[in-house]
Amino acid sequence: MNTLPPLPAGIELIALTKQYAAGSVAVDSINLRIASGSYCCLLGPSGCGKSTTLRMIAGHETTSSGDILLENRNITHLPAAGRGTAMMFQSFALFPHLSALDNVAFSLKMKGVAKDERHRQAQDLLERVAMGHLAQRKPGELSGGQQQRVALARALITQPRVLLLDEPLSALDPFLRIQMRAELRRWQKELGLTFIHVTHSQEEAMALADTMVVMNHGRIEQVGPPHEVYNRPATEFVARFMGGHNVLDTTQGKVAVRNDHIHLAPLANGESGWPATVHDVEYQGTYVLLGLRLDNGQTGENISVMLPEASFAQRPYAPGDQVSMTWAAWQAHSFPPSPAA
Ligand SMILES: Nc1ncnc2c1ncn2[C@@H]1O[C@H](COP(=O)(O)OP(=O)(O)OP(=O)(O)O)[C@@H](O)[C@H]1O
Repeated sequence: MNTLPPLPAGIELIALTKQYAAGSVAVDSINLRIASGSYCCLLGPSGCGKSTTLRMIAGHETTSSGDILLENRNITHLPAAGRGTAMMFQSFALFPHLSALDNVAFSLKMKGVAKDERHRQAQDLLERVAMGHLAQRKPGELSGGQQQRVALARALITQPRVLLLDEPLSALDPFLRIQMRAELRRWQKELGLTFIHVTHSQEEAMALADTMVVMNHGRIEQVGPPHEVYNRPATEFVARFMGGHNVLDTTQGKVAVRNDHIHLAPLANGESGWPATVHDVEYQGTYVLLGLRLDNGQTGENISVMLPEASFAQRPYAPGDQVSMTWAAWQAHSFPPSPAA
């Protein structure tokens, strides 16, 4: 009987629901435990409820029902400033007329902390994100990546336990986005804080998350580490949304097969695979992406197949070619029955 109580979750959502006065249910009774000190990405298509969920955790949006616990403390009805969370926004929301230092020190000023002390703390944090030497610059004199670091320092000055990030990289150009995403990940590990990051990018979520939460229509479709969500999508929606999969209607029901797990051969008499016709060939660098249509009249679904550049070079295909598709049985994933069914 000497079992230890489970470690408190960084954030726990219990039957959390949001119904906006005007509309349908934006967040529909979701349950979620996010481990303390982990990087969690909330992912899903536009309108799935991820920002509403984040805003409820932040205290920027009221809940309709359910509870939010932060390290076992019920914060559901606390004001935003008293929760132990801090938010970093898409546009960074820095004050343009204030220096980086004053932007970072701003919330301490609001709390009445003396100028010397708040500047000391703000300078410390700016040093920590390698921005100490630019403390006197205004946001307009900083690059997108530098502004992101100032925004991070500003969020950290309230000493949050949980940092909430709402599409923090979407304002950056693609090159900087990849660089800053690596920085976010490094900071999260260094600080040991719980990060909850909302994104609509599967790639971003896979690169960053310890835990991915895929949402659809206000509900959670799947929670798990990226490799599990990608390799064992729990629902047809997840398989399609994550991309890189084909959903095929087999005699055993619907299965998901990764597009790099499908093998092609020229169609020959007696072939045992699925016959299909190539309609599209796209060169992508390290691989070639083929678009196929099934010849058995099934669904009219487009199938994508990814071939390594070298195998394509050995056996090229062109639009109009008839091929036979095969895959190993163990690489076809059926979907567990949905709990609602
Ligand atoms: N203030 C509001 N009043 C009424 N309905 C709202 C409000 N904010 C969001 N919604 C609705 O709630 C649902 C979820 O919106 P939410 O912003 O949480 O989605 P999201 O997944 O973050 O989308 P996006 O990626 O486009 O930001 C949508 O149907 C949206 O139209």
